[in-house]
Amino acid sequence: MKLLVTGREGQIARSLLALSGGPVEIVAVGRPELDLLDHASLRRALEVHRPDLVVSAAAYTAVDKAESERDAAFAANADGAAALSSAAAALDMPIVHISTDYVFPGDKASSYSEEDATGPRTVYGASKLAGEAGVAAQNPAHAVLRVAWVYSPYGQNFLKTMLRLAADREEVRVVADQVGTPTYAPDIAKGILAVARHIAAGPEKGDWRGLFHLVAGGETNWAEFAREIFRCSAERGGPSARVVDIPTDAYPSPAPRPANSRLDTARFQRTFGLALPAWQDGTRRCVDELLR
Ligand SMILES: NC(=O)C1=CN([C@@H]2O[C@H](COP(=O)(O)OP(=O)(O)OC[C@H]3O[C@@H](n4cnc5c(N)ncnc54)[C@H](O)[C@@H]3O)[C@@H](O)[C@H]2O)C=CC1
Repeated sequence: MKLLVTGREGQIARSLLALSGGPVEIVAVGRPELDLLDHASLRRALEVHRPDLVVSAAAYTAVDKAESERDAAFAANADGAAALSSAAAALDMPIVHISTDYVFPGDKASSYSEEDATGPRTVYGASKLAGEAGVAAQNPAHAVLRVAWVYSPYGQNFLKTMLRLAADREEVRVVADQVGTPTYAPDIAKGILAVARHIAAGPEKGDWRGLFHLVAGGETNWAEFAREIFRCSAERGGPSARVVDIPTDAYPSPAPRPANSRLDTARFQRTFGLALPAWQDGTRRCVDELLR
């Protein structure tokens, strides 16, 4: 089975590409071959590569910048995602689209389920929510996977930032009043493969379409995540720093962060028979990989 993933240099695309081999061939495509802003390029890329499944992971992901670049965020995350889904539908290809916890306001006391009302508080979140609707409207053969707090050995992310900061300072101040689940992109890639296998197995395996939450096991806050990163790093002789808890107010940003990003993954587990490992497990593997 052949998967085409968009956003070639992205954390999820690179993690998925690392799983290519055996019965699963994965191609990652990016700009300029596939540009979410150039709708003709989407259809062309799908025609050239002829995948069995399209994985829509490319996005405008600059959360703060999006507050002042509304049109650019919507052009990629809403119109681009919908156009990719439409191109896939025209060629009879199913699509797995990656979305985000930012579609929620973040004020719920417990984990968000797929049934919970959305209410994005940022332009990025609103653009991704519009993308979910566009993908669903254009292609009945779709699954939308909402992920959160993604990190990996690739690109920019919180874990890499912490290790970089600890290399030249003794103390880092980290927000401690936002809860969520750090999720290792290679584990998300395994989740995407579970969806792909389910689709390949045919309709008797059961319905796979619709909306799903996919994050690692457990929950924490950013400061505790930083402590775990430094614990793993110190054990391997890598950089570590003291973590000082700060409130969200002490670290203002153009786009407000959800206080609660916890996502309930029961539906994904039930449908695809896979629960991602605990967030601490992914943290250890990522630090191992980076310090190797
Ligand atoms: N990083 C995170 O913490 C979270 C990410 N997500 C979602 O997961 C998905 C993947 O995220 P990451 O891999 O972390 O993102 P990333 O920022 O590492 O990668 C995004 C990729 O999309 C590409 N891209 C941007 N504009 C494009 C365009 N017009 N045409 C084609 N490609 C374009 C970029 O070049 C980049 O390679 C995105 O849909 C994002 O919204 C959801 C929740 C949290």
